[in-house]
Amino acid sequence: MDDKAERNSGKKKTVSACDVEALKKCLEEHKGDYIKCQSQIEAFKSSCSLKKPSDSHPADSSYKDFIGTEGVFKFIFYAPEVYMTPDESSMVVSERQKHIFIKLGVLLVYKIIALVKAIGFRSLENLPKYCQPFSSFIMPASRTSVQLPVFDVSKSITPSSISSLSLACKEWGFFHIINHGISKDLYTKLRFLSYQLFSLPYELKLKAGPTSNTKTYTPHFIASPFFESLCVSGPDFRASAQSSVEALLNKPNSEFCEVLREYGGKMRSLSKKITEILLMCLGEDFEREFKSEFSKCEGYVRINNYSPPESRMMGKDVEGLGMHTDMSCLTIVYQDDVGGLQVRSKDGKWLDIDPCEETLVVNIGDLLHAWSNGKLRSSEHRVILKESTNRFSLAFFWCFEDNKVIFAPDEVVGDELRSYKPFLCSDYLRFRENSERGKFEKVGFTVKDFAGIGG
Ligand SMILES: O=C(O)CCC(=O)C(=O)O
Ligand SMILES: [Fe+2]
Repeated sequence: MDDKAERNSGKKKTVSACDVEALKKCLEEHKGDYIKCQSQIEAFKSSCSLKKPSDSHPADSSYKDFIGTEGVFKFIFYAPEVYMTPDESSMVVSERQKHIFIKLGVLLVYKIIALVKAIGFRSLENLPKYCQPFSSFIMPASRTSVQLPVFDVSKSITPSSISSLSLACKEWGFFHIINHGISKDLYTKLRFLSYQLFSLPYELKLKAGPTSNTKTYTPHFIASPFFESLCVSGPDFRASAQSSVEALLNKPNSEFCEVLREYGGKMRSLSKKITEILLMCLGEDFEREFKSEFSKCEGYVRINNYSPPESRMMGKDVEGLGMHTDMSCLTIVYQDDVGGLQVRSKDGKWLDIDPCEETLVVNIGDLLHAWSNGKLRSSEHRVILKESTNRFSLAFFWCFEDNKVIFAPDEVVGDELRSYKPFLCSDYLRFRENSERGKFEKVGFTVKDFAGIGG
């Protein structure tokens, strides 16, 4: 039975009511300072164990009932690349509930704005952008995988590999690469050293958090309750890793910095190579003609740690990172064997991108999508947590420089109509950071909303 049917039959099993109020109150009182709300965070985590409650939830429940059973909000704060959006299957609610829900959302946003004005937060970046019921993190399990082409980057490029890659980039915006030159050993080290940092107490991790000078650590509850990350930026990955480590540990950790230097460097070379191959997909000799447009690209690594709840509803998945598109030219993802990365097809279906040893996932981001006049697709994707096991991933974002004007060359546009107006890269990044998420829309703002021409 799907969510909607379950709801309408009144037999819908909902998540247990979480103790969000105490956490909310504490964060408000302490102006978003997580350190002072440690016990409330723990209480929230343990009460939101996603257990099956025994109560049913009638579709026409009153406002109060609605609050009682579903009134646990997930708070979405600003996060650099990630715009959380609800999965449609988890947003199946009655018209009445939708109405109440929208009202609640608007009310809460007003409350937050009033609160900001009253007590003056240090930075708007720490504020919830919108809220959704906690149940929107839970979704029916999906088990269909997508078959993506596997591209061997060590081999010379053949017309047939270019044509299968072109097809994949048009259809999915995703493909796999093998023989990329990054050893298993390097991933094992990176994982081990990263876990050492993620295992630090909260108050230490927040020394590199959103209100610190470093701002490289994204704590839980920003993108999702189950997600935290650490960013290391190029071109000097060693120096960037060092500043995070020093903020976190108050002492150097040369091994971590060295591993990040090596990984960042390898990802840069790989990104350059993949960019050339993608240019070849767009047209003959385009790699020679347009390579210079990408000469000032730079990248950053985001180390992602997902910690799902221990107990969960049978047959349900948990959203680790909501639907989004990447604000990069291209992204190279390493996901561990837990899996959970999913791509959304053109007709809106979620498909698993199965993990495969020694294989990396490459996806097209919004910047290259616009530069290619939409010929290379930037697809919506997300991460779902199917098991109660920690998931580790690394995403390397390869981006245009901030002051680059993104405008598809006429040769790339060809006979088609132009789909994007020219725009400054930094203006788009700012648009994504600042736009109040469209509360309950299904798809987050993307480059189409920002620079798209026509419908
Ligand atoms: O964790 C993953 O597998 C992918 C993460 C992702 O999509 C992102 O960081 O933009
Ligand atoms: Fe992504």
